[in-house]
Amino acid sequence: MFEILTTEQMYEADRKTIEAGTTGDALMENAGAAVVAEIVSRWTPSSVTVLCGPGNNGSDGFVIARLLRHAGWSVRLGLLCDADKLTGDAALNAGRWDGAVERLSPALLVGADLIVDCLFGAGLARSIEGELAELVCAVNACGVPVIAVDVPSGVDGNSGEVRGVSIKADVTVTFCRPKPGHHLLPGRILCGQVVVRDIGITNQTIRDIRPSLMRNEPGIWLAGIHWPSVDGHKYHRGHLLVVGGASMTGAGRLVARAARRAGAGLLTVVADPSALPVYAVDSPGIMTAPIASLDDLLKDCRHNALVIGPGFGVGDETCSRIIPLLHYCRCTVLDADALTSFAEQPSTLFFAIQGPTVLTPHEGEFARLFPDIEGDKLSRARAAAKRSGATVLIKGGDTVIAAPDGRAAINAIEAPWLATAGSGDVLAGIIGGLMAQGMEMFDAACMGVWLHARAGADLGPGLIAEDIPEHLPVLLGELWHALPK
Ligand SMILES: NC(=O)C1=CN([C@@H]2O[C@H](COP(=O)(O)OP(=O)(O)OC[C@H]3O[C@@H](n4cnc5c(N)ncnc54)[C@H](OP(=O)(O)O)[C@@H]3O)[C@@H](O)[C@H]2O)[C@@H](O)CC1
Ligand SMILES: Nc1ncnc2c1ncn2[C@@H]1O[C@H](COP(=O)(O)OP(=O)(O)O)[C@@H](O)[C@H]1O
Ligand SMILES: [K+]
Repeated sequence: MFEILTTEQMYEADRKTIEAGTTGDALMENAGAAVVAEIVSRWTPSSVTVLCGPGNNGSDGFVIARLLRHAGWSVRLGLLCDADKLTGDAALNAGRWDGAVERLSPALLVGADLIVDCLFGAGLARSIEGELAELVCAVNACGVPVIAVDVPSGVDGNSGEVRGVSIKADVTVTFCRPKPGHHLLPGRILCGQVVVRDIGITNQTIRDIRPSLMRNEPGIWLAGIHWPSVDGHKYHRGHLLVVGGASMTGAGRLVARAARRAGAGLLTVVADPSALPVYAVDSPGIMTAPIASLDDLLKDCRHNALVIGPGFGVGDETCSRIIPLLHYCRCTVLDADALTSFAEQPSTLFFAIQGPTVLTPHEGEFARLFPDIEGDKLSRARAAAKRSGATVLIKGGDTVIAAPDGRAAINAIEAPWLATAGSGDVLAGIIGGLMAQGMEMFDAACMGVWLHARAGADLGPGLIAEDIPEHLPVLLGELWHALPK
């Protein structure tokens, strides 16, 4: 159940389910009942205002109003259009509602203990404007708890972006599977707590739709982890080369520490000879080599993975270092300065990428490397992966990972403590360490993001980048012990 459905795929799931014999009316009744179950589990019967739009999201509202009234709630219902303009299931459910249908206005909010937002769901087609926008602002300002049905009205289910204005919900109940907008910012914040409820759509129906977007959870990459074997040795766990900076050595050291904690069998920091003592004293378990030997090192195929960028320095020299390295087609993570250096010639980089490569830009680095790619984070990551031939991971509170073959995942763990200097270097190291062990690039990027985010969430306030690698044994142990033995 890791799939995330686009709104179009959700319509398809509804359609396939209806074709298979369940009526649309039954699906809607299930949806309304699911919301009511969430309401009664959280709030005791009191006064509720249900705000209904002209489509099926509004139709859910009529079901919810009816069921809450039967459960003893005092219900007021406001409708955006005239009731006689409703069609299909919405008209059916409006006909079953025996209470008053009021005009939508802020007056409906007076005396309400709870507001149910059924204005727009998957069918939001344009910006919310005018009087309706004023109503949305009044809902947000009135201090009454809000439960949103499917998505908070105003949030685009596919992108998480706000169209005009949006309801800010405390709880959002969606159906069958989450949509991208529940995980992507700012939608994720506007949703409050997201609850996904079954409405009678089978898992097989979802499989038939073949969703390519997943919530980043262990289930999507667990089987791809290369655990050490009893008869293995360190070279079976890969030899990662970390190309360190000459003066900003902290970044390379964080990369190295994280990669070793992630399980890389051997690790050599390759840097300017003047900096090698700094790397060497940092940790007795690493090896060092002068940067002039990098080419020779890569000729030895046991050096199977490479991380370059953190602390390395921005400029043409970095570009000319990187391009020849890419010809060896090692598993490669390009981060930070390795990305920014190509701002003037991104196509040179994309042309050279042939082996398994992960690019880990934050939003600033992304804009430098892909200045013409616009839109929501998910679409941008996908377009960038397709163009570069690399797995592209756009960092932030809603990290998105996209592979060139169309697979994508969104991080769902909240860990704002990760916003601290050096934490991105650690992420690059973890991914490099996983790829060194043979993990496929998209899986390694997803697992790296998950380990990083879980470490951030577990460690919480006070976290510094150095703490993250030290927490990896706990998380890896959790994954290892959860495996069927
Ligand atoms: N069997 C099923 O299908 C199930 C469906 N389910 C539920 O249905 C929901 C999807 O329903 P939906 O497709 O009717 O879309 P919905 O979100 O109600 O909006 C469409 C209406 O809004 C209007 N409109 C749009 N934007 C506007 C704006 N900015 N300002 C003003 N008006 C605007 C638009 O107008 P138009 O563009 O046509 O002029 C149209 O009238 C889904 O989210 C879930 O809750 C569940 O019950 C499970 C089973
Ligand atoms: N609000 C946030 N919530 C969760 N993670 C965040 C947030 N802001 C930043 N991060 C994470 O922190 C890391 C910062 O990386 P980066 O910007 O490269 O910093 P640095 O270069 O200092 O290491 C990324 O993994 C990013 O996803
Ligand atoms: K809604």
